[in-house]
Amino acid sequence: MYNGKARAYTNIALIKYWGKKDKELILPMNNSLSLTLDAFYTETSVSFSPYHTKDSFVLDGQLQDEKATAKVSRFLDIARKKAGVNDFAQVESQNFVPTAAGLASSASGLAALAGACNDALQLGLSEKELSQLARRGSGSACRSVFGGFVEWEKGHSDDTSYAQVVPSDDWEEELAMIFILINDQQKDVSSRDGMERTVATSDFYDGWLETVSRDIQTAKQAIAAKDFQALGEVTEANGLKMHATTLAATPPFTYWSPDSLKAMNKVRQIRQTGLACYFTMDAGPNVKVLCQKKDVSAILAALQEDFTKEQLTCAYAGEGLKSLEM
Ligand SMILES: O=C(O)C[C@@](O)(CF)CCOP(=O)(O)OP(=O)(O)O
Repeated sequence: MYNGKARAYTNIALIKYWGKKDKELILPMNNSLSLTLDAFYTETSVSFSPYHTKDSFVLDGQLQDEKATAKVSRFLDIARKKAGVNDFAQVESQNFVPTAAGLASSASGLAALAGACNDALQLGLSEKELSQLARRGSGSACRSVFGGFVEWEKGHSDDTSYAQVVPSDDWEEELAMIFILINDQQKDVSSRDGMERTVATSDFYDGWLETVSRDIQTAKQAIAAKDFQALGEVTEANGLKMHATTLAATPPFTYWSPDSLKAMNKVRQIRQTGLACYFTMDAGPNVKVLCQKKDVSAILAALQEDFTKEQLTCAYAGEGLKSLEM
């Protein structure tokens, strides 16, 4: 038996990853840039043994089904190949998310699994190699290897596609992200399926690709200048452009629910009162509000005019992947 355990934090993209160039290697069509957060993380342990007769995956105490286990097994195969072993493994993941947030991101889970495999198999991977390995589990997971602001360089091959820290002079310590949980029963299209349909059919996809590289540069200039308004404006605009591509897909779809729109309008109203805050959304109805730590209590108070305390969770800048003792 040889095992490992690691913790990784979720990250929220300010400039979105939306579309794959290569599904097998998970190479993206464009660069993306995210902020790693402290409020949501996953701890994953992995135990390899010649006595295991198959891979198993327990998430939050629940043994997972064939489909979920197969996704983990495909990832374990990559790690086993790197280590030159054939043993099966038991994987246990625990998501630490404020129950209200209702967020369980694959990014933190797969990044933690990459770290746990690195330790269990004594692969001795560098951070860059860990990011490349995590990427094979889920694209956005490659960014959770690092804390703070992180850019995923799209590259053009397995070796050249990985994330790295964006120099920020620790400015992220002054920022915050408030999650507005939009309870919504509608079945989400997964990010993987959503981006696949969009790339294949959306009339707006070429427009997305034209603007996203410019948005990355704008975001990096804003971080270098610690210009919150510039970072907020490009974050909100980029998220809206990503979601616009889904409306022009065949068949069209959207992640927005009526309460998502209510939340977006509320953020605009709060901004008009002079409190700098900007929204962004991913593959679901929840709305994230990028703001500055100094304004969090005032913005929370304003949001509570329309949303309950239970729907609101505040997160701050988080750290990168950490190895843990079993
Ligand atoms: O996080 C972002 O940049 C933007 C999104 O969250 C917008 F929804 C996509 C994340 O996609 P992910 O779950 O990483 O897909 P995978 O590679 O198919 O596993």
